[in-house]
Amino acid sequence: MNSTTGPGAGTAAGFSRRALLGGAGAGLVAGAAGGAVLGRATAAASAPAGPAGSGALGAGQVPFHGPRQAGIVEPQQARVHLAAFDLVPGAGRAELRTLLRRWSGTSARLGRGEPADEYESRIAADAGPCSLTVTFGFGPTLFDRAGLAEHRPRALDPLPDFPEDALDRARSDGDLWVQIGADDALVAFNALRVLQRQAAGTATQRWQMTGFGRTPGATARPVTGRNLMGQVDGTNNPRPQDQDFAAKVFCGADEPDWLAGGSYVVLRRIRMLLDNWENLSEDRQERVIGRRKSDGAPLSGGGEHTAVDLAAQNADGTLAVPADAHVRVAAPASNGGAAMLRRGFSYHDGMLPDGSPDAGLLFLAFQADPRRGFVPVQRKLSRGDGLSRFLRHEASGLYAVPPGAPEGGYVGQALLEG
Ligand SMILES: C=CC1=C(C)c2cc3[nH]c(cc4nc(cc5[nH]c(cc1n2)c(C)c5CCC(=O)O)C(CCC(=O)O)=C4C)c(C)c3C=C
Ligand SMILES: [Fe+2]
Repeated sequence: MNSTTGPGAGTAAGFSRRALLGGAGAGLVAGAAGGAVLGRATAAASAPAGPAGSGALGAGQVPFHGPRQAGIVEPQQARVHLAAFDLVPGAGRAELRTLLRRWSGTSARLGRGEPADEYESRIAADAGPCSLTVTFGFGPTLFDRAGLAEHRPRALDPLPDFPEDALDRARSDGDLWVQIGADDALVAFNALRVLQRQAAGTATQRWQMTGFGRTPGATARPVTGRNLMGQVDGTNNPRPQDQDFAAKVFCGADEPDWLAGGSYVVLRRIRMLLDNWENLSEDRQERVIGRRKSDGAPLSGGGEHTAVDLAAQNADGTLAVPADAHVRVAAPASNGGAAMLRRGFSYHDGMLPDGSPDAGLLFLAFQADPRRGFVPVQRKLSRGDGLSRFLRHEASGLYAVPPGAPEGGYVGQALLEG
């Protein structure tokens, strides 16, 4: 059980960042349930009471400063804004440094529930920080533009094209990536708005997307979130108590020094062809995924958290988890151990001209190296995943996510001042 709120999340996202940052390491986190409860309860208990009237949800506080950036291992919030910015012509390393210093300072303040130090317009007044997290990433194009070409990691080479991709380049890529999560829509928007205004003159917003997940407290007990296809989504994510959790999610010694302890994030905006999906019987939907819709249990038997048995057979000798079932094709066992921490959010942006909903998943996956994580898995999915008939990949991005900033420092400092 965990306090995950959004699709693609799962047990890992219910994990207390404080436990990780405190050097406890994965082994000291008692378990997914313990980590989850600790995650929010610790944050809420340690929070100074938010502004008068802010409730328990509002008081949730996630520290901005620390060895890891916030917004990777924390429970997913109810709201997310994703945005990418491009440096304006003439802006280089110095301007980037100034912007990241301002963005970091403001993110830390807003995360404590304080007003912004500039461009404060009271959008979030009366609310607490609502577990606000702001996460920054650097796209492949940033390095040439900022005169940092020799510091660009090899793992940040642009993603390959995959069959059936239908990517809109105007909503893909970008020099700088920002993820803003919060349990309140006004708090999330306020942070986005201040960051946008601070960027003026240095970087222009290239694209922006808004997503959502379950609001904490909406269910009687914490449960894994569901996506817009109605599936329990996030069950088989790497868990912090797994011995190799950090090795799967965070960069190792083979990366440039400025990225040590950081991560890579892959974004895919994946539209769901819901009209087609909803025409399938529940039984067929379950065989497309390989798990039961009611409770997320694998078709090979057991409950939600029972390991999937890919060899299990039905009485008639057919595979219990079909050959093209999503969980079979995506499983680490089918991909040489490739793994990633999925932390996606749903989106819905109205109707398309053909009358179908513009809705789906803002797929986000954090990983130590996309060449050993997302790329081989997506290659396999694009060839043999039964779910792909119901999906369109419409936008894409790959970003290096630097480590967190120490108190008084800013994200990216080791790159920009190294
Ligand atoms: C390239 C990586 C992946 C993409 C893209 C992707 C898209 C996608 N997935 C779902 C729904 C589910 N995915 C589930 C499991 C799962 N998915 C991936 C990878 C990608 N998914 C992995 C690695 C796994 C875990 C496989 C395993 O080890 O068992 C599940 C099952 C529940 C769970 O474990 O989370 C669902 C449901 C959608 C709807 C989607 C695109 C919109
Ligand atoms: Fe998946």
